[in-house]
Amino acid sequence: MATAAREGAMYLLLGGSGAGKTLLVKRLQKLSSKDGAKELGEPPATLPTVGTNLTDLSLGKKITVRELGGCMGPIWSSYYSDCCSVLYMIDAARPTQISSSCVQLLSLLSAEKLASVPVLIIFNKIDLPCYMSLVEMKSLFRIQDIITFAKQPIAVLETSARDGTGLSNVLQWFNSTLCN
Ligand SMILES: Nc1nc2c(ncn2[C@@H]2O[C@H](COP(=O)(O)OP(=O)(O)OP(=O)(O)O)[C@@H](O)[C@H]2O)c(=O)[nH]1
Ligand SMILES: [Mg+2]
Repeated sequence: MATAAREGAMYLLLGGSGAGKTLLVKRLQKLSSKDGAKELGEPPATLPTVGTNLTDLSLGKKITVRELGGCMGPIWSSYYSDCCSVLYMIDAARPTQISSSCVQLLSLLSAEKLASVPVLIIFNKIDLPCYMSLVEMKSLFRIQDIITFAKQPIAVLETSARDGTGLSNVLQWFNSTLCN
């Protein structure tokens, strides 16, 4: 799908509905803002993203994060040619979504257009109690096999976009993968 030319590298942010993508970009925008907000404060309200949501971040150089709403899953691939890196978000508090998230992730990893882009897998909502541990979730996901057999360089992080845990690691990942 054609997109208007923008300054800065384009990062795609994907993941199932309600995984926390919109809250993540709002938090990252606040953390990387000029006044360098140290206190995140209460999480701002979010609405389900219908379509796409573009957010610019200044991390040394300007980058743009394009969130595609979970409900856009069937047409995510229309945006693959336009990005230099992918973030894939998983709701770590909803084990019932493991199989659908895994299928979606494998599908994007096997896409020709994404064959050489760095991928960051984020397990979000680690602040919430869950009947399954993250270790069990990752094992069910077969995350180690996915990393071993994928063509792309893959990093995995755990976050809470709600309380801010792990967000500095996400910013570090952006800095380490700054595309031209
Ligand atoms: N407890 C908790 N809630 C979170 C976290 N991240 C997001 N949420 C909440 O989860 C709900 C959905 O968050 P969104 O950011 O809108 O989810 P999304 O992935 O953008 O969803 P779509 O746009 O529909 O694909 C909101 O109520 C958020 O406040 C988190 O880390 N912990
Ligand atoms: Mg959203």
